[in-house]
Amino acid sequence: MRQIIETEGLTRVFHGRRAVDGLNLRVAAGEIFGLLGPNGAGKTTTIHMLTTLLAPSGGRALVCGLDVSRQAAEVRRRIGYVSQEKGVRHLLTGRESVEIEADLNHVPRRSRGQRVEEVLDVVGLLPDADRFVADYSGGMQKRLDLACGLIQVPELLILDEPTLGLDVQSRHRIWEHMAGLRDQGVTVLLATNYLDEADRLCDRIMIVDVGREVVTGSPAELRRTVGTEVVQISAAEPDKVRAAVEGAVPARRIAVAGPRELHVHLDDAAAALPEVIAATVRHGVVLDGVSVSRPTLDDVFLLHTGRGLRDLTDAPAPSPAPRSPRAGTAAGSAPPASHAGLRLRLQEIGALLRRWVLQLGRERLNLAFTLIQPVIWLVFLGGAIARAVDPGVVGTGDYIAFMLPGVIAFTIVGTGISGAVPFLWDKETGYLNKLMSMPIGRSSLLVSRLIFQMALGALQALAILVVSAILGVRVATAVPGSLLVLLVAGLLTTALTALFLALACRVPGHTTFFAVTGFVSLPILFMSNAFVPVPAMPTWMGALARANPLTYAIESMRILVIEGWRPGLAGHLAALTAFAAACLGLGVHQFRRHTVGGRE
Ligand SMILES: Nc1ncnc2c1ncn2[C@@H]1O[C@H](COP(=O)(O)OP(=O)(O)OP(=O)(O)O)[C@@H](O)[C@H]1O
Repeated sequence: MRQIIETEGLTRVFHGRRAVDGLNLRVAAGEIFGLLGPNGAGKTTTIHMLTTLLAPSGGRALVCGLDVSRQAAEVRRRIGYVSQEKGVRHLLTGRESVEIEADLNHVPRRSRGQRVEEVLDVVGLLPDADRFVADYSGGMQKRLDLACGLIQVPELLILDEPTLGLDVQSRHRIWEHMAGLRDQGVTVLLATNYLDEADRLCDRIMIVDVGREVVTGSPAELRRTVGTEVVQISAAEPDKVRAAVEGAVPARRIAVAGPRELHVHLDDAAAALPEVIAATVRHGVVLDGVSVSRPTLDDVFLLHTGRGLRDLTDAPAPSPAPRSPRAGTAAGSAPPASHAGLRLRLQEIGALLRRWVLQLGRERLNLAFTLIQPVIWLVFLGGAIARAVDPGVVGTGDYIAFMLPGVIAFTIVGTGISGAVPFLWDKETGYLNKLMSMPIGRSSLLVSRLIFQMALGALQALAILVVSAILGVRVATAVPGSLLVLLVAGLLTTALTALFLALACRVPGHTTFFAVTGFVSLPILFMSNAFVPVPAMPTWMGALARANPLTYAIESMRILVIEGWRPGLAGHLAALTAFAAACLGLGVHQFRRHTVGGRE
């Protein structure tokens, strides 16, 4: 039998503590294999290693015959993964979410619509497909995550507690679907702490505890390790029942358990039940009642660990240790060199851009304030300060024209900061992990975000140029110069987004991110020539402004707006380009480190 998962001594250590400790897992093609264990047993950590999200600290793992450490990108192409975490899709509809997921999984465009309908139907969300995810209940969001995970039919489907928090009806529907997948030849690895789920669905189960294997086998085999099953018979004359049953069934033991109760111990009570009843009928015994009791998986866990699985699982979960949001293997996903590879990368970038654009379109208030704020600066502050400003100092009688590049820069610093925020949310909610387990290029994640931000920055600059034109500002370099202003704005946005993304990779959470950005954003602006020209500043401030890359972006826009084409422009543009290249380098480095480099 071909093995789809094979691990040898698989181990993961977190801060000196073994979360997974020498696991030897064998999952054969076409089986539903359950990983059953209490909270903190190491199920998710095992899954993270198998899905290439986490580098093993020891041992090795083969998935579909591929080494998870050395062939991570290829492994990701062969598996489907439904994680425990919910994706952040509040501003999308259910259907849009699944469509985007389909594109990220390279589902061909021609079959996408049908596939999306199918998976929404499986999880029972078809009637709600066009509602916003924000309006879904917790269980519906969970089902949506499941639909996203089922979008492609992979060789191996890995599900981490897929029915957690779902109602009975939804759970049964999902179990049926999983059984159907097995019939199609899909291998399923299912982590669960629901005993009934493991019992009903899995061909084989490994019970794990504190990172180690407790016991492995089919549910029936595991129950047999506990002992026999029991047919409990209630009748007025138990001795007569005993005489009837003796010899009729292969009982291991028959015991009178009370004045009206007889226990028949068998290996397979359900199979023997008809014969037990037939034998009593033949002997003319009247039965009050018959029931079968089987050892549960909880009994199995109890036998092997001395503790009840149910007690541990039902107890409130210990507060989870802060997880390293992402720790990958050394093998990244090098973009395929072929033409087909490029097409896939473009499909991914298109899907991610669609996500950003849909979300922005629905955050209208945010969009409106982003555009209103610079107008306030231009109209009120520009208009008021203009009267108090010496035209000899600012080099023009039109202070609004002078302020225009500063207002663009001001807006873009905010855009650069907010550009890193979706990455932070994805990181904190675990959706980044989900993205990382898909066969998408790491570069697509970064490139799509930077393209989106560049376009957003240029659009904001365009809006500011339009408002200033209404206020009477005439750009000295006319349309070509205005286009160059938009390009400078786009480049600056990309640079700042990359810089703040690098910061987002480094900080432990959004609180630190906002504390740092709140601290640096205003000094960056005021230590530049945004509102006062460098020659008019005190010497120390002028030195700081000259070291501030924002100054070069503002100066190049100011030359284009006020002075016209002049040779100094090239130097400022070169300085801005060098700054952008450095920020991109830093952003790519930190992003790769965060998403590719293994860490504890
Ligand atoms: N990134 C991390 N950093 C530190 N400790 C971690 C990290 N990830 C997991 N752990 C620890 O490893 C142990 C196993 O956790 P894991 O999430 O694998 O358990 P689990 O069996 O999936 O639990 P649950 O059923 O609650 O999901 C726990 O003690 C957990 O606190």
